Amino acid sequence: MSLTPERLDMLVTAARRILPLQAPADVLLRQFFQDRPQLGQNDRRMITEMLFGMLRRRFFLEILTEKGTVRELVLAYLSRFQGMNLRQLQPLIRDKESKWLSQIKVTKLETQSLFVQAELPEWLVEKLQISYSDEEILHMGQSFQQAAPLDIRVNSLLSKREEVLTALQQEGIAAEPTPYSPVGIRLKDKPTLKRHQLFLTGKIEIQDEGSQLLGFLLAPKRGEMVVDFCAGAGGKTLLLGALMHSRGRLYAFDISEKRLNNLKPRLKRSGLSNIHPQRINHENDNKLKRLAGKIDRVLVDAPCSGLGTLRRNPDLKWRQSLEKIEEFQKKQQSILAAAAKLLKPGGRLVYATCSLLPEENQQIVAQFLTVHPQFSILDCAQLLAQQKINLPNPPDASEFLQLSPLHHNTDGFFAAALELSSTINQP
Ligand SMILES: C[S@@+](CC[C@H](N)C(=O)[O-])C[C@H]1O[C@@H](n2cnc3c(N)ncnc32)[C@H](O)[C@@H]1O
Repeated sequence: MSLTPERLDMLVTAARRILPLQAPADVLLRQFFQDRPQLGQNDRRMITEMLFGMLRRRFFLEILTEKGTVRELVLAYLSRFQGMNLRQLQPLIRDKESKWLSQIKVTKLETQSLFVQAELPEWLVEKLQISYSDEEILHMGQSFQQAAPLDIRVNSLLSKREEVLTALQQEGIAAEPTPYSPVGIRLKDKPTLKRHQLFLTGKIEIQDEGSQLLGFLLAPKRGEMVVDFCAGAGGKTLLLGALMHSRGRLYAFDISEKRLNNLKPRLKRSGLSNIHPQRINHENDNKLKRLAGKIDRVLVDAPCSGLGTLRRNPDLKWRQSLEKIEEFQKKQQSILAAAAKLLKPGGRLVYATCSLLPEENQQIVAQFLTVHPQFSILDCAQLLAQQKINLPNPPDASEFLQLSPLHHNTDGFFAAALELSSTINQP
């Protein structure tokens, strides 16, 4: 799309509103568009892509502009990351800006410090350095600078992947099966799907392939009693319900009324009748007591820093902090312990986050196991192989599932599968 002076002005206005990050970037952007109903689809898409692109490269942009004005950040982004040369930018900019832009061309990214090259905050790089080499951190950071693909999940209760692929291809929407999830489809572009027939009839849902794999790790069977402890708006609940062929009982718990309300229209479209959403006040809510020791499989998709989703939510780099991560850790420990009480002997518990940090992942599991010796770790690669899902060998060959944009082109996810011994009763 060609950039006119009006479009550039609109982009700078949007950047002024969003970049201070007084709220999550997607919320601010939604408000920005609500205030400007005259903006067409193309302009909205251009503004969204550019602003998220700027957030993905912001540390380097701030070096280039010496923490300059928002307009300078935008111009530096267009010049360095959108491949616009001076000749293309000339009609849009002032003489002074043209001189400055030709100077910033020479600043090299490769000579910057690791946090700038990786585009990760310094505190996060320091944390990651405990577990990863600088080279690994750089590659990880670079993979988070790419935009995420648009993945959808086929609702196996209502359709088949082949049928959906054919329907999409007939409409000229380029799509291919996802490499790992048997019900996933990856779209080449980013068409608006919310008004598409396949979406309205519940045959597809938007869901990252990594998130789909967590459902296959839990692998609930038809007729079982299952709990999605932190169900949110039900991204994973709906997949679990479909894997259960809508048979048995699937409780979707969450403390957020708003998120559970967002599950309702999705549930209606899905054709599932075995899902029971219920708001709880906290993880030790009395409502949960009646289910203690009765559940076959529990998913804990724990609240976390979300740093594995930096491709989609690059603003998290400025919204997360060490203090917040400590708070998440306490919550994660407490939720995992509470969720474990629901399992029956022999039952499976999957603990998952979309975080990169061992503090929210391996360390939570290790702490849990010291207090709950009646649980043992299952090998995630083997569990997935039983579902005919074969992932490339993880770099550290652990029994956990660790997905990343770098190795799997999914969001970053961690999961541990735990089994309650079938011979010991819960204390
Ligand atoms: C990572 S999100 C879940 C996303 C959801 N599973 C999905 O696939 O769309 C974590 C969820 O945990 C919920 N949560 C936070 N504290 C909780 C608690 N004590 N008990 C249950 N859910 C909680 C949050 O409201 C949030 O919806």
